[in-house]
Amino acid sequence: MSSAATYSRPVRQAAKRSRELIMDDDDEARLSQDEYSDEYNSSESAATGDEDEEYTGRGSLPLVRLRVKPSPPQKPTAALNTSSFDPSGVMKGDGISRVFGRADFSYLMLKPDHASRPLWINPLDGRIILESYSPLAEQAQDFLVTIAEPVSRPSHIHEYKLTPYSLYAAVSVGLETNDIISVLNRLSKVAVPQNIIDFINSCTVSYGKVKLVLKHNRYFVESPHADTLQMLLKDSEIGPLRIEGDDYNGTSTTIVEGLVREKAPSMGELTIPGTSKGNNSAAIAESGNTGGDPHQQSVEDLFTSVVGLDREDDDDMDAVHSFEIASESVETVKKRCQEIDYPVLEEYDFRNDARNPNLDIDLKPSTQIRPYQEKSLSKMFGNGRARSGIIVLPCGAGKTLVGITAACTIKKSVIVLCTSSVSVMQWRQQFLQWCTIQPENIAVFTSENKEKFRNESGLVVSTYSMVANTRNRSHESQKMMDFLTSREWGFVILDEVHVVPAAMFRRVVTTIAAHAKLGLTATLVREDDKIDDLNFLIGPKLYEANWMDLANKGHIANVQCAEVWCPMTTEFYNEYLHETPRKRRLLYIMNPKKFQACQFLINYHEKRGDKIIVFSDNVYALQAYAQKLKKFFIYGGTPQGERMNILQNFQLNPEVNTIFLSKVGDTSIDLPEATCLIQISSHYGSRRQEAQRLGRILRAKRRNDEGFNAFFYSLVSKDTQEMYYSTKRQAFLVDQGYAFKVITHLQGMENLPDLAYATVAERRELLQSVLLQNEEAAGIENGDDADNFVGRDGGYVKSVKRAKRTMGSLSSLAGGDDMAYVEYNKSKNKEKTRNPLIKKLYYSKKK
Ligand SMILES: Nc1ncnc2c1ncn2[C@@H]1O[C@H](COP(=O)(O)OP(=O)(O)OP(=O)(O)O)[C@@H](O)[C@H]1O
Repeated sequence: MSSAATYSRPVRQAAKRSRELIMDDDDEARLSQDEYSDEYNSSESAATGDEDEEYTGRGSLPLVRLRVKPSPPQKPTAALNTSSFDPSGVMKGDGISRVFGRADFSYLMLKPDHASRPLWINPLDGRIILESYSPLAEQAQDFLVTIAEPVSRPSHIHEYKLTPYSLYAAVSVGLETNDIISVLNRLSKVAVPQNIIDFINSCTVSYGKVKLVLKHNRYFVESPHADTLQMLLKDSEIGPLRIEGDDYNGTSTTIVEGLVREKAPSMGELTIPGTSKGNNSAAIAESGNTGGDPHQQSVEDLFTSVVGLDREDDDDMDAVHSFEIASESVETVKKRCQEIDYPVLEEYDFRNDARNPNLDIDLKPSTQIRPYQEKSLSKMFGNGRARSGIIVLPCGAGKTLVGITAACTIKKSVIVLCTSSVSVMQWRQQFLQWCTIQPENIAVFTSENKEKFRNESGLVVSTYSMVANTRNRSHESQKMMDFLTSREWGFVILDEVHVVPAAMFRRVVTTIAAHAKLGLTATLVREDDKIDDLNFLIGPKLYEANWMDLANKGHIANVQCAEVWCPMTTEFYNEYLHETPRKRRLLYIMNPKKFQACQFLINYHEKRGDKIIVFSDNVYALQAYAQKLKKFFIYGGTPQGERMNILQNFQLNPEVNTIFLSKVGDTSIDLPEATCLIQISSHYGSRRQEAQRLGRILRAKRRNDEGFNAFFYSLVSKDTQEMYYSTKRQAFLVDQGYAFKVITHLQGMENLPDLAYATVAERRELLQSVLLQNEEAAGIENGDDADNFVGRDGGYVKSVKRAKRTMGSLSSLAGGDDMAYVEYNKSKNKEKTRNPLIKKLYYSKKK
């Protein structure tokens, strides 16, 4: 068999397809060589440090330049070593291999049964391609989400990427280096290349090997590897800090050089409340147990044995070794461990914490958590202790209940930190709704409320700014802060972690002494480069759900997304070409054709029985649209009572089917009645805002009605900057598998009775009033919620940099190249530090 020609056909076809797509527009391909830049400036790309590195394809395609994203492993020692990877030594390509340059992978020998294996690994950059139509895809996905970053997950082909962070997270949820390599090998169509194995080895060799555990109010440095601990004991800083003492329950044996050996922790009898079967069963069931098929069964066995949590048969994992340190030495030991590349994982052995009083809290018997909620929690409580980390679930998928269930599992005093006072009240109400905690045990700490709980343990719900703010505290609020800082907390829940600046996080994490931290978010994207701070200030990402999976299973609504292109009228476009950037913005938002499209869509969907939310960041446009269409609107200046009144009418009154919301409605608004969203103005290229807005209809009550679809329309004025921003905004959702249809013409719009601005005179009048507005009117509203954080942190709009067009990767072909779950700053790429994780640790920052 001609190996190059036969074994690697699918791979070559994929490469060829990429090339065809790249070369779709020959002129554009040529342009790309000359640093083809978009004519627009991109504030967001500036903020993200979204600079693409380039390499030129070898061979006979001098005109094609592929740009590849810088590999996320920033400053890693553990960078992928492609120089040691010499394809020429493996196999010579065939006659046309040179056409593909470095993208020719025909030298990789496909396994004989490659068709039944769902993965392919790119030896050059650690990207993993998953055939999502494979029968094993669901299990493979479970595994991949544990070890790699999801980059793009459209319908048929998913793309993941191995990074030091993702491997760190894998280790922290209990996977071992060999498990990772062997499962990868078994799922891969080609043998895992040696440089990928080296990369995995180098990333996992020291991560997660050392844990700091609080047991019976004493601190133990713990590891399943006795040699690692002995190495630590020989360290001149750590060694002297070991204290001699008995083991805490007298069941362990002391072995060489002061190490204590005992049985490794396991989930044991710990059952996460709210689950029907306990432990991980529902999660495994959901991943598709087909029972009869032996092949399928063997893969499931493989997954449950390696990715699952049951390690009891494994002798090596049966024992852990530990030595004790004094609580005053904790910081020194942590710092030193990080310096020597053995970062300490913190676990909270809450079942053995006798010092902190228990909190009387349990889920109500009627509360049942969903399989993905259970699965995410099983990653947190996998070994019967609480690991700190981040859980990523789509908007509307029930992150609140995940946090509440975690609190009910730990049963110690809890602090919940949210981004706004509205969220504070919602968290309080959800705790009362889902669990048995008594109202007097819940304290709310906001500018209006400064209550304490009376019992020895309880729950406090507050905002980040209340806790992190150090200036101008009132006497009451200082007293409350003293209350928060003077005690030990079992658990802290950090809501919407992606929007809070790292500095604020650091302050919160250092002022509140909590044993376990759980970060919750739907969109682990930041418009700045602070995502890696989260890894260290909170912990690794423990779980990330797939939006499309949850939609297919009816947990969130199916949504049809569309971008409606609205041509600018001649008179508006004429002004647009000559106006200042701010005024231009107002002109493209107030474009009469856009107004007409909005009117038409509202009319169409109201007739279908939908409830519609129209979003506008721009308050001038919000008011102008709503008043013209005689609809209610809510913005920052709307008094609380009036807001509640409008929202209640929207929910209950059949006459009120459309409301207009400014960005105060982006998050924290739970309106399960809403089934259609229309976006008329938005915050530049913010992917997070786009996803959060979509989240308002993902929880639609009617989502399980047969054939039900929710609708999300983004109205953009054609041939304006808005089109550019719109594409950027969609990137995150495209990578979650959403397809945006482009609508260039709304059939029947012209015939709509009472169509606004139908005459030239009306349009001129509108233009005059827009031109009379001062530039302030073009601004976006300063919301009272999370977005303020991002603004202060310099997220969106600090410096301005030219946007580039990129091509080359699968995600770019899918339209989503501008997104990544983890964003990095190019200048940081250049830092040649020894280890990405270690050097970044917040100790060095604190200095
Ligand atoms: N296990 C469950 N059983 C029943 N209802 C649930 C469950 N989990 C979540 N829900 C419901 O789903 C809706 C969305 O939940 P929640 O507000 O926690 O979502 P979220 O993930 O925090 O969304 P966002 O990111 O948009 O704030 C709520 O109405 C909640 O009551």
